[in-house]
Amino acid sequence: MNSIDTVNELNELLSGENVNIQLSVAQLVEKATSRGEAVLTSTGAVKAETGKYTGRSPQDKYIVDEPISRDKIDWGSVNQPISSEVFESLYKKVTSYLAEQNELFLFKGFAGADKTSRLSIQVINEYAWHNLFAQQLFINPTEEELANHKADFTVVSAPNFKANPAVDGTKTETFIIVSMEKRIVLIGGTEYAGEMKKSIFSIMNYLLPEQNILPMHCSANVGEEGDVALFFGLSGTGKTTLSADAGRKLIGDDEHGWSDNGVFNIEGGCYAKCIDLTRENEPQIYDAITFGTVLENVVVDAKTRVANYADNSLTENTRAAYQIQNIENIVDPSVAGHPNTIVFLTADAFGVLPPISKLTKEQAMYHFLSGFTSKLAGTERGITSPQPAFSTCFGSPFLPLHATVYAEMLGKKIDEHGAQVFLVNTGWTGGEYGVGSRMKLSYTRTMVRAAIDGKLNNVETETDTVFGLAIPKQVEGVPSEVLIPRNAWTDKAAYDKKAAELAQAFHENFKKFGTVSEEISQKGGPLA
Ligand SMILES: Nc1ncnc2c1ncn2[C@@H]1O[C@H](COP(=O)(O)OP(=O)(O)O)[C@@H](O)[C@H]1O
Ligand SMILES: C=C(OP(=O)(O)O)C(=O)O
Ligand SMILES: [Mn+2]
Repeated sequence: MNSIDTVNELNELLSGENVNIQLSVAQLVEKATSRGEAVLTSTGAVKAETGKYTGRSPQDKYIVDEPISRDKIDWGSVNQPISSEVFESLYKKVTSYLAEQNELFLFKGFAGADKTSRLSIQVINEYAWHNLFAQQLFINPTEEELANHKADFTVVSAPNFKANPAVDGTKTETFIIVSMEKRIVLIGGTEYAGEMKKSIFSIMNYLLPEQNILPMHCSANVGEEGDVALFFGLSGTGKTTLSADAGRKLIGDDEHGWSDNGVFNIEGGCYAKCIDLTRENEPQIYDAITFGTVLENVVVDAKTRVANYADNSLTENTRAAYQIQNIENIVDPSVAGHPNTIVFLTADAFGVLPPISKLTKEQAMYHFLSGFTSKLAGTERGITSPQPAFSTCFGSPFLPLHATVYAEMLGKKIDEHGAQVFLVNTGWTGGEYGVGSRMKLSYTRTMVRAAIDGKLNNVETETDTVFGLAIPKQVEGVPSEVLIPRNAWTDKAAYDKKAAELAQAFHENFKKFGTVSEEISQKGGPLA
């Protein structure tokens, strides 16, 4: 098959008369509702449903096997190769499909708040609400930037185009394919809007290390004194929730870069989970949901159009997408200095990890590489209850390069800037999932604040006998029996058994890092 000219094809598609370029929020709200894609709700947010897929589809994600990236990619179950032939033939079908639509929507903007390293991106959508999502989540250009905008990467999103695996070379009807050479992301067969932002994140995880910038799956905020905190964690562990803190300015809720100048947000908006959202527990997020916010799979009263955040009948993974300016206390532009505090969030479904512990350098590296957590209900297709998982760097679905590339960069930066690292279990306590309960959000907030404010630097600690973690014996405002996990379980024998099981799982998992220094594997992991 002759290689097709993807640039030409794209130019033709984007210059079509059916393309609406850079509509405003109000115009997109009007389009999304009048086209029947979404409904207006009582706050002025628009609500859309995504049908079959209400979370990401990691098994349907591919990277095109091309000379330009072949030797850099960490191929495997996360980064699945697909041939250029398959990509090009699907690309042709998708662009023809889109060209036939009455209307398309084009957003132009940026990924990366640091102007020296930002990526110019554009997103062409079949759905107006997806384009509204792109506008809320990515960084918007000024008039002048828009006039000079030339995209370096393009997301082509055709949710209603479904692949035919028998002829198209995909596993299912759904596909998220990145071509590093053509600088295109092709999305079809899924309406879950999160695929768009996480594809761009994956690309930044490929591109930024080349510029000596560490991309990170973390949220970030900064205090009055300029003290920066990062919160790493897989989906649902609390990045968005814990970074929204009235006492600190939000830098970003999900994706950041760490350069020699400090940290910066990759995005321009937030994508918050709304399940059981209350103003009492999460006031910043609750109040951020205003005109033009995209509510995804949230159930809304048919008449009053009031959102019922307690309703999980469509999914546990209900979402609100809004621009970061909707949060009251932010830094704008989203750039700040070097982190003082780094928090690794883990949602331990075994209920055996302490709610907060201080990590040595070796433990920090060990836990970053291990990335132990749980996949939480609804975040990925097929996950209906918390599934213990090791997700390297707390974000393996988004890492095209080998995990050690990111880990080494992080290690160097922690050394250089003397950041203190904490492991925080936002998951279960008093028993495993099904027996115990989720850690109280108010306790987690109190512990995290104490860590950030330096209150845990000199406290007395107790070393966990299984994991070797230094647990503060006292944190003001948190009952001490919560701090030591074994004390939170009534059945101590059951605790010991579960803890040993998890320690074993850590060891098994860490074998894949055979090449990593003995320092880390010997001193960083569970004791026995
Ligand atoms: N102890 C806790 N810490 C953090 N979040 C908690 C806790 N208990 C319950 N939650 C809930 O878990 C969810 C965390 O999701 P979110 O902050 O969006 O995660 P992420 O941004 O890492 O994907 C929120 O719905 C939050 O209300
Ligand atoms: C958008 C996502 O990210 P997070 O849940 O980490 O906010 C996702 O995992 O689909
Ligand atoms: Mn989040």
